[in-house]
Amino acid sequence: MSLLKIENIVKTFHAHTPDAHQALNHLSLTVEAGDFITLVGGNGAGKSTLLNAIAGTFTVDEGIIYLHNEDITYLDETSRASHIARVFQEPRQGTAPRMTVAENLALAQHRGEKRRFRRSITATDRQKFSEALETFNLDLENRLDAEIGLLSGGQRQAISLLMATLKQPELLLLDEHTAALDPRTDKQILSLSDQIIREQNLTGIMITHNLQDAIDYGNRMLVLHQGQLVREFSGAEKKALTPTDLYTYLEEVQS
Ligand SMILES: Nc1ncnc2c1ncn2[C@@H]1O[C@H](COP(=O)(O)OP(=O)(O)OP(=O)(O)O)[C@@H](O)[C@H]1O
Repeated sequence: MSLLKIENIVKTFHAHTPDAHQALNHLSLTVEAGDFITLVGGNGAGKSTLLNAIAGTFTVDEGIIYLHNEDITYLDETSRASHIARVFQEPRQGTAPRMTVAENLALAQHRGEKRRFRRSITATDRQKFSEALETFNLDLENRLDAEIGLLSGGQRQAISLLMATLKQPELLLLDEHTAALDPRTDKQILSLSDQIIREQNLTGIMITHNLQDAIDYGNRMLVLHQGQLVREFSGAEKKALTPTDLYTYLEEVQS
């Protein structure tokens, strides 16, 4: 049984207006548990729209989305959040900047639950958060009481990653999550993501414009163009590619 099955989904923005744009065009995809997929394609190809469709940011116009054989097509984003976690490009997205690291992590710990009141953070919670942060080697374990907004972009992205994976999501969506970071921090957060995915045996889909990263990470690579998946590279096929090969291929697709 596959973890995620997408059948023939369509999403048109501004439908029935002169600005109508079909961002997803009868797209189908099957994701097996344990897959780590890199997703590439030119600007506007529909990559973020695909992740939005999976996360439930909107309902697709046509098609069906199954998670573990359960039809989730009409399930809202909050209900999907206990299964599907996401890290965005912008470190501020997905965290509450005026709240502390510990408060943000406590919220993440209850992701997908209908919250009626604020739960207090216990000593056990703090211990758990600080142990998890210690493994990051980013000096974050002693910053539990710092406001997230005061941390560096890299530190915030590390927290976002921990928030997304604290409850072991079934599916982790990474939407160019290192693109706004400096090259050193980019590498650090990327290898941390890879490590978490492996250690927790998660299933992941990562959008990236860095062709070397698309080749280096994951066991499958998908190419999206004009809302359709136009090519899949298996792990072995992608390892045989150079970034120049991939660049040339993407140029051909877009021409
Ligand atoms: N909320 C929206 N409203 C209107 N149009 C949208 C919306 N979201 C995406 N689009 C359009 O859908 C198309 C696909 O956008 P999407 O962001 O999915 O592309 P992408 O492949 O992620 O691009 P990039 O690499 O530039 O981030 C684009 O033409 C975009 O303008």
